This record gives sequence, C-alpha cells and structure tokens, in this order.
Amino acid sequence: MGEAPAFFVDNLQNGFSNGFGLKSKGFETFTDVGDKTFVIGGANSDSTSSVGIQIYDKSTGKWVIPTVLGTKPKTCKGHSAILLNEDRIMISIRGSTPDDCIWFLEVDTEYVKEQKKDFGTEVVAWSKGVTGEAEKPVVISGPSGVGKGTLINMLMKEFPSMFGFSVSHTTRAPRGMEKNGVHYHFTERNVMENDIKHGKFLEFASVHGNLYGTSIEAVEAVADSGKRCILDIDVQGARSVRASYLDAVFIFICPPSMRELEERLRARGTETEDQILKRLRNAEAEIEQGESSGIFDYILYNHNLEECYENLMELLGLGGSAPIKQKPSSKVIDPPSNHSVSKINNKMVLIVRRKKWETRRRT
Ligand SMILES: Nc1ncnc2c1ncn2[C@@H]1O[C@H](COP(=O)(O)OP(=O)(O)OP(=O)(O)O)[C@@H](O)[C@H]1O
Ligand SMILES: Nc1nc2c(ncn2[C@@H]2O[C@H](COP(=O)(O)O)[C@@H](O)[C@H]2O)c(=O)[nH]1
Repeated sequence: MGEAPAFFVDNLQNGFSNGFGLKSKGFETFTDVGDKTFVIGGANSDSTSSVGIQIYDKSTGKWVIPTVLGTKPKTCKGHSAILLNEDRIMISIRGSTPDDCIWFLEVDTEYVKEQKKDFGTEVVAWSKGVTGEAEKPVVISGPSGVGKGTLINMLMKEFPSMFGFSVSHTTRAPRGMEKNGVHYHFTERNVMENDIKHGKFLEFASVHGNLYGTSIEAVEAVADSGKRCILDIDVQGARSVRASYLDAVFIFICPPSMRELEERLRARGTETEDQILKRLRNAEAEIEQGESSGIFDYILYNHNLEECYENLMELLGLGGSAPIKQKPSSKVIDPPSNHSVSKINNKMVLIVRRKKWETRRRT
C-alpha cells in the first residue's frame, strides 16, 4: 500500500512523549526522508508566529535547525504532512482560510540541494500550494442510488449560470419524468454503437446491462455555453475520461453503508427488483474502485445530503456562509475543515468525512 500520512496531529493536542527528546506542544508532524526526520511545528519553532522546522539526523543522532527559505505558513493548531516523491512534504493545515491551507516544504529537491551548497547548512524551502482546478470540468461518480443526480440537481439549481450538465447517451428506457435531450439522449443500441465506432464518444461503458456514453458533442456544448461541465458517469467512464485529453476534477460519492444505499434505491422506486439487486452487486466493486483506484481526487461521503452538498460546494470553490454566485476568480484547493489528505497510487486524495467521523489512516 501507499505511504501513510506522517501524522494526524490533532489527535495529539494534549502533548505526548515523542521519543525524540523534544518538548512537545502536540502540534508536530514527523516525516522520515532517508536518514533524516523532519519535525514540523512544535516547541523549538524559530518564531512563535510561524511553523518551525527541526531535523533529526539519525546517522549522527544530532538535531539540526535548518536555514528556512520562502514564505512560511502561519502557526496552526493542526496539520497533516505527507511525503511526496521523497523530496517534498505536503502540509495540509486545518481550519485555515481556503487559499492558505495547502503548503509544500521542499526538503531534498534540486533547488534545496543547490541552496545547501551555497549556505553550507541544511536548507528547507516553503511554497504555497495552488492548483488550477477551479474551472475544470467536474466528473462525479459513485454507485447507483448514492445521490449523484440529487447533488448535481442542487448545484445546477443554485448556480444555473455557472454549471452545465453533460447530457449522456443511454440505451436504457426513460423513467417517468425523464425527458429526451435533458436527462439523457435515449437511443437505440445499434445507433449508439455505430456512433462509438465513428469516434463520437469521449467515453462509453456497459453499466448495469445498458450502454451509456458521453459524446464529445455533449461536453463541447457545455464548454461553448461558457459554463463548467458536470459529468455524471460510472467508475469505468471516469477511468476512461482520466485517460483522455479532458483535464477534469474527479469526485467519488460514497454511501454511508450498503444498507442505506439499498434503502435509497428502493425508496426511489425507479428500478425493478432484479435491477435493484444488479445495481447493488455492482455497487460493491464500484465503491472498492472509487476508494482505492487512484482515479478520484476527492471522496465525499453522502450521509447527510445538506452536509455533503456543502462539502461539494466547498470543493468546487463555492464554500462559505454566503455562497458565491459567480465564477471564483482565484484557483485554489478549497478543502472543508473536516478533511484529511491521503496518498493513493502516488496521487493525493482529499477525503471529506461527516463532521464527527474520525480521520482514517491508511496503512
Ligand atoms: N443523503 C441522502 N439521504 C437520504 N436520501 C438521499 C440522500 N441523497 C440522495 N438521497 C435519495 O436517494 C435516492 C437516489 O438518489 P439519486 O437518484 O440522486 O442517486 P444517483 O446516484 O444519481 O443514482 P443513479 O446512478 O442510479 O442515477 C433519491 O431518492 C434521493 O432523493
Ligand atoms: N460511463 C458512463 N456512465 C454513465 C453515463 N451516464 C450515466 N452513467 C452512469 O450510469 C449509472 C446508471 O445511471 P441511471 O441513470 O440509469 O440510474 C450511474 O452510475 C451513472 O453515473 C455516461 O455517459 N457514461
């Protein structure tokens, strides 16, 4: 499995015996890089208003205070730290402002190696994390009945000028209220297969016994309207889009339990018993892949609809007590306060949980 986050320090706020002979405030993380342990935060900070760094050299048994380059994050009461590429540590700061929560500490990059030669000391360098995700298309996946459509409808209703739905093609029959061209392009299998053969689809998959697919035209229609495209597709489709030219944000919606998923599917009353059972069987594999395949950037748990919607809005840069109604101008990662960051198959995954759930640690 991938490496575990170095530490989730908010479990340790009453202080602890850290085994390094360090006087602990309980806000440190310890990250091993080769022979060195980087201690971020803590009692020996070089200043009370910023996050301090100390290095424990295991080969000499000595502590070193490095030269710190770059602008540092302000002091924080909780953060997690994850080593990336053996040369930088990603710091996720809890409870900070959206544009101030992700930082990188370079510890062994080419730049740092150069600076070490110049300074003749240990060197680390801070930089602030900023991503270009704010305008990317949004791929939403998750097992049938988890609430994808419900969440997307809420988003489209609240932000009609910001988001546009990619209308998929499907060979399944329309449900009672579904309109052709609005919910789906309902189509014959031979027509769709022919269009697939002629390269008209960005992705397609056989889902619960029917053919579903996103046409290139569907995505382009949204882009032409100047809106941010939302795709509601299954995990196979998400995998294909991940491998395609479309640079999107991938969000997986997870149910609180299989029992709850079954109740939602049954309560919706749109499927026959056979179809419900088929969808539930498929759900287990989808959840497994959603959580561990590395396709998804974010995993949201839809236990409480309002909470999940709030978290979705925050991920999309629409958070805050007064929702922003126009496109956000800054492109930043915007995780909610109840998040943890994990590394799956070398990709960073932000896991957003119910407010009172414990933070999961991967082993
Ligand atoms: N958090 C929630 N708590 C309880 N019920 C919910 C919640 N979220 C959604 N639902 C209900 O669950 C049912 C399934 O939701 P929805 O149709 O949005 O699922 P879906 O993921 O889009 O499914 P499909 O992939 O089959 O289209 C709906 O009746 C919806 O009202
Ligand atoms: N790969 C794709 N999957 C799609 C697409 N459109 C919808 N879906 C997924 O199918 C299931 C079932 O949907 P339903 O409307 O029959 O309940 C669900 O998981 C959708 O996300 C698509 O274009 N490609």
